[in-house]
Amino acid sequence: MITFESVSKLYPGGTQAVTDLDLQIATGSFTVLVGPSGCGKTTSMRMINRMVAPTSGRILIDGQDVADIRAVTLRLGIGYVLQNAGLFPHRTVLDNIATVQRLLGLSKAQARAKAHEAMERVGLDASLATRYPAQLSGGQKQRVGVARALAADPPILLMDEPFSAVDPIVRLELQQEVAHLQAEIKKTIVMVTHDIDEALILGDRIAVLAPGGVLHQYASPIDILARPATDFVASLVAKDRGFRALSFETLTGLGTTALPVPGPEGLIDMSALAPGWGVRVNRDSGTAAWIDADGAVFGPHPLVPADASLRTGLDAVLASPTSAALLVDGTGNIGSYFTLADLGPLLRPNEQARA
Ligand SMILES: Nc1ncnc2c1ncn2[C@@H]1O[C@H](COP(=O)(O)OP(=O)(O)OP(=O)(O)O)[C@@H](O)[C@H]1O
Repeated sequence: MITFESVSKLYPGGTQAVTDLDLQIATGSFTVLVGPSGCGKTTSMRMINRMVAPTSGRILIDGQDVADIRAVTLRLGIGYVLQNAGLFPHRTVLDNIATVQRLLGLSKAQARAKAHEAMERVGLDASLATRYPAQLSGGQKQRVGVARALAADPPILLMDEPFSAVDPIVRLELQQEVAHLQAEIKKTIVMVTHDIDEALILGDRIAVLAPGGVLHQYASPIDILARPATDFVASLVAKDRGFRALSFETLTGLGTTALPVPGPEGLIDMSALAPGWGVRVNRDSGTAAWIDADGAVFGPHPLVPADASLRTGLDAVLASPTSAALLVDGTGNIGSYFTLADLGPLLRPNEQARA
């Protein structure tokens, strides 16, 4: 548990960066500090590993005041991923990743062996081990940064805008990888971002900070979306709020229709849904192709798992030429479909929440 107790930071120039911050970050959780530029996110995070000292208040890790822990000892137990990866340009990828273990006293060979493991964990190809940072893409550099922070297996990981320097597609990939990684390794992660979408995707808990480092809300993504505590939080999440909330709702309670038995060559007659239309399932690729009365093929369209989000379900029917999508249940059985109309009852509670 990381605890902020009435923490404030007044910089010498007179900037009040953080004001009376109280925060309890549970062990193993993914907490995101979010807010506009200059609202004290980085300052708050850096007080955890003593890169910045509070003006007043305390930060405790498992009950121990960080001010009482030697800075070097403290930082060896806290991984830190920087915005631009912060790699040493003159060291190879492998040696960059091995840095912390070397500091911990491991031999070069032991440290490199650990570094190889960390590379594998973050999806970095072993062939990149001997490259230098300048020979990597932005996404690869960030992966090296994450691998380096994880290599020493620290219980806490701090990430400062780790994905901001990469393009949107790589960013999405990295976000998904970090989410998977966290599900596996269950570190206590504290991440800073100014991107509310990123915060909502990754965070178990989100701390929304306003200028002056004032905490406006500390809650789960769905609470932030559904019940913003202040106008400031509401304005931060306002755009597309109802649509975003769909990512957190499931298809539970969805009304479906049984699929007719497939005919010759696996063609399913869907004329009860749309006159003249049929659909064919490709189990290997998990997709379906729609076929109109003239034999024109539309697709492939993804099959929708029964435990998918409402947003996934909505995306699927909106992309379908018949406004219907096929459902796969937990046992892999593809026996039913649903339409935009079926989603209506699930969508309307959201409409009310938004009003
Ligand atoms: N070393 C420093 N000396 C003086 N003022 C500082 C220092 N570091 C940060 N500040 C100021 O403190 C405030 C909070 O900065 P901080 O970097 O914590 O915000 P942030 O929310 O992380 O911003 P950004 O998203 O732009 O990185 C800003 O007004 C900043 O200019």
